[in-house]
Amino acid sequence: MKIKESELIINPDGSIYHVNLRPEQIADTIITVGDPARVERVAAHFDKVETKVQKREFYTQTGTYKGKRLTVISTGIGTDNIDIVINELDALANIDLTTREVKKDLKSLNFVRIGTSGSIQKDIPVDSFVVSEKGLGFDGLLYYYEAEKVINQTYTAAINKHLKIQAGKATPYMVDGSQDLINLLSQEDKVYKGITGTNVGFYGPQGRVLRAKVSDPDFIDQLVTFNYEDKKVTNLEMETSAIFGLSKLLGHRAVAINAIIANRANGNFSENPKKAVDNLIRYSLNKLAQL
Ligand SMILES: O=P(O)(O)O[C@H]1O[C@H](CO)[C@@H](O)[C@H]1O
Ligand SMILES: O=c1cc[nH]c(=O)[nH]1
Repeated sequence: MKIKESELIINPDGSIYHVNLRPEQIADTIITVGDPARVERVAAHFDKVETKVQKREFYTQTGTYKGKRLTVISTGIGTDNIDIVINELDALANIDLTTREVKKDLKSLNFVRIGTSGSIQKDIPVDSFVVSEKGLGFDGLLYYYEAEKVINQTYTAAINKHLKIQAGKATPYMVDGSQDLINLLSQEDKVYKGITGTNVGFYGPQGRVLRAKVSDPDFIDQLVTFNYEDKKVTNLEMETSAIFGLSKLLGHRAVAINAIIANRANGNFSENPKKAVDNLIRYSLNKLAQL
């Protein structure tokens, strides 16, 4: 069935609407970062770069690292941007943009988020790395899709039993990351693993109070004490749950690895977040070269 022009929007140069890329410009393994400046810092390690495209907050470079073809794209902040990036990259891989029809043979991409995050557990210090085994979404994005099957219903029930979510807020959901990618990125002892909370904001939604008071001052404490099958909520950021959810829904694999730049339990912030992120980039690229 032909997808209408209003739904699948193609630019005059044959690229897809927001990310401005053509199908041949993306690799099968795609690194997502929030900050467009981080794209340069990832691609600086590439052996060669074949594509550089920017539109809005979506900056992409495709090249090779140790011979492995990789794409790195910035998503900007938040799960609303993830909806755009994952859907458009999936369309580049799995929809024929000329006939506007879904291809018969579908491709499975690897999505790897290399991000920054705040730890909520005392024993996960700043400058460490956390691999997300599950994304805990406070964003509600996934409820706009037929996503019951990709949601981890057992963990979702457990977290909703544990938290006291007020009426009017989206029901939290959990989605698993891809086990083979989790294993690849967490081979070393220095890497922590856990459940990553994805919040709809940096301040109130993550329990930060500057001047505006929050509606549930107890929220972070509730998250800290969640423990199910020995798994805890380790860290908070703003994209992982949607990346995991949409990837799973569309048949892709996904993982997230974050540099911890803030420790909310101890109240401290990394003295050198740039160095922490650069270490994370180097570590992650070397693991991805093995894929
Ligand atoms: O550093 P990035 O990848 O943007 O990730 C984190 O930083 C931003 C907030 O400062 C949010 O996007 C959050 O997820
Ligand atoms: O605490 C933090 C740090 C980085 N990014 C977030 O979303 N939260």
